[in-house]
Amino acid sequence: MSTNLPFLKMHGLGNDFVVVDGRKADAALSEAQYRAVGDRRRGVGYDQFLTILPPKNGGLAYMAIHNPDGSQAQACGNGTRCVASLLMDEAGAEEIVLETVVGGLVCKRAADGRVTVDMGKANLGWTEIPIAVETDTREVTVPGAEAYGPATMVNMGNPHAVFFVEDAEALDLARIGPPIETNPIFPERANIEFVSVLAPDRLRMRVWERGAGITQACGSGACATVVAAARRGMIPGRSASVVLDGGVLDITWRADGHVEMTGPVATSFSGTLDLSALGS
Ligand SMILES: N[C@H](CCC[C@H](N)C(=O)O)C(=O)O
Repeated sequence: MSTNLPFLKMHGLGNDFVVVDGRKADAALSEAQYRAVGDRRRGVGYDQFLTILPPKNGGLAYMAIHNPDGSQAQACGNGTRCVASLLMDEAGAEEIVLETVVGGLVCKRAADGRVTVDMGKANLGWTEIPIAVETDTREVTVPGAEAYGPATMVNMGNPHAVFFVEDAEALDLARIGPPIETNPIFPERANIEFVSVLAPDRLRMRVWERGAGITQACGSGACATVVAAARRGMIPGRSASVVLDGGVLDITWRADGHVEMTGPVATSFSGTLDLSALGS
């Protein structure tokens, strides 16, 4: 493997990504190397590490997603929008299909420069989340987290548990997030969202991401939040703006079950990873 790997630092609402192009060079890192790059003091730091790979099934490219703890994720909404923006610029296209482990995601440039992604269907069955107990995922009491009320579970490719609380701002996420993420009710762990209703079409969300911790925004989490809010009757319709720490995403749960998300993307800087300095 080449030891020098060029990267771009991108973000969507401050949800930040190291993006590498593995279409020409070998860009496979070991779990320890993903962790080393993800260290914000010793490495570059990122919420997700995104690797662009050749397409497997007719799309323009395939995207692999890793968390800073080295684990793989099946979905990353903001990362999908960032990489799609890059690939649309490269191809001179306004619409592309970017493949992930869960399938091809249609991404489009909106008139105002923001990027929309169709994240695919929200999956709601208990085996699809997945959770360990057979139950209606609309309202699930999570052992140890009873204080936050029942959670609504949504799989957006990756598992989410959404808690509706009076004031999401007031919670100490760093303390309450980790034990819920790793609760045995989630065999694959879960991303944890705390949400307050600001208006019938506006929700405030804070997130504790699986494998990453507190982030400024989580696209798949914002999608899960709107689906959960509609299921619980917290909003009258199926569209809402979700206010994250880093900005606002516009989400629609379409009648066909797909969830669309629109928001900004940005590139911060480029650099080179010296993999030989990161251990093996
Ligand atoms: N930031 C991402 C989600 C990463 C999900 C990851 N933490 C996991 O499922 O393990 C997003 O915009 O959707």
